[in-house]
Amino acid sequence: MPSRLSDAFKDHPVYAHCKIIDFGSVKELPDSYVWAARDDEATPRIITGSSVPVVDLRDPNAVTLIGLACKEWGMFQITNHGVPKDLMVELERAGRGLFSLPLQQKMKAARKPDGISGYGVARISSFFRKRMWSEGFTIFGSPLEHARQLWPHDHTRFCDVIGRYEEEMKLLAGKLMWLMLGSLGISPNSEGMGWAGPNGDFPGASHALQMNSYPACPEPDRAMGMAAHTDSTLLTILLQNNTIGLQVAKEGSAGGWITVPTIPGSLIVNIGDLLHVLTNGTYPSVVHRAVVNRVEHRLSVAYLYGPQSRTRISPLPGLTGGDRPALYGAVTWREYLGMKAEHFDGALSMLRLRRGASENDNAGGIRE
Ligand SMILES: O=C(O)CCC(=O)C(=O)O
Ligand SMILES: [Fe+2]
Repeated sequence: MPSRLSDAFKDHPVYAHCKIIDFGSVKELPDSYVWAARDDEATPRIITGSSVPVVDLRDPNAVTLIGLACKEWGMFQITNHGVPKDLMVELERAGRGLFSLPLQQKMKAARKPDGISGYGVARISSFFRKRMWSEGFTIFGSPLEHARQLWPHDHTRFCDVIGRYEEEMKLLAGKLMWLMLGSLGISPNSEGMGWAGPNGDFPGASHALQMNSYPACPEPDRAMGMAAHTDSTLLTILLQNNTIGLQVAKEGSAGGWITVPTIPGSLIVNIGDLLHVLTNGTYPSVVHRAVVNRVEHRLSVAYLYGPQSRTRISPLPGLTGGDRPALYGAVTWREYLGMKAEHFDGALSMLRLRRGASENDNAGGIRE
């Protein structure tokens, strides 16, 4: 695992004001966790009756369905994806075991302020005045060192599950890349896809695993699990336990937040900013957030997939030209993570070659 990806965070530490509390001991929502209005002005409503598409990967029309979902939603759920059910259950159990440790124990594996791996608040926390009702554990490279600190006598099972899950995810992510790109007529032989390697299996692709825990919350309607953001990835594959919480922003006249339902055994796929750039905006990276509830402890595990650290991502020649010039400049994942860590949701518009109206230019501000 090239360590340079983590260098992107060295200049942008997550500050001490983002310390984690012992959620189990809190009976009333502290002021610092109260979001004045959980909904922001741009997409204030919760919409029902429409939801992110579900695609059965064994469906002969999967490529077409995925293409439509990517264009319209930037997100879809998949079934029959080939990841063993048992492994998903084991991963959830491993996450539950980790987050149920006492806070002092979890803090032994705390992420350093300028680090990438370990236990701590969501990285985006430093862009918001209010705190989020969540805790996370990020795995980049081997989890061994942190796992030893968490479970001095019994860390092998955790590391084994993580290793097996990452193997499955790597295969699935490569397959999804070609299903998504295939729908746009892009194949391993297409110009600009040399970085996918001679076998099209994306050798050296980088990834991280982000485990998120959202404890039951005394006042869920005034709290926020994870604030609205887009992922900095090519794509993200999310496993959620049987508790809803993920919401996706839908634009247009029927705009608002849509809750993504739970389907046992399914996985959620969302477009990240780098795939947005690669497809010249044809597949938009999707704004999403996570809300919390009063009764259930929600867990999610995001597999964050990106290119090799040296690969420069830019709009594919096959998707540009004529009346659709390249809209974005070239960027490596490491460079983009640095831009995102500094400018948050202004990062994508900073990459834009011709500033249009579709991205907001509100770079780097502090939010509610
Ligand atoms: O927990 C969720 O549903 C969302 C997590 C997420 O968006 C992330 O880890 O980037
Ligand atoms: Fe996300």
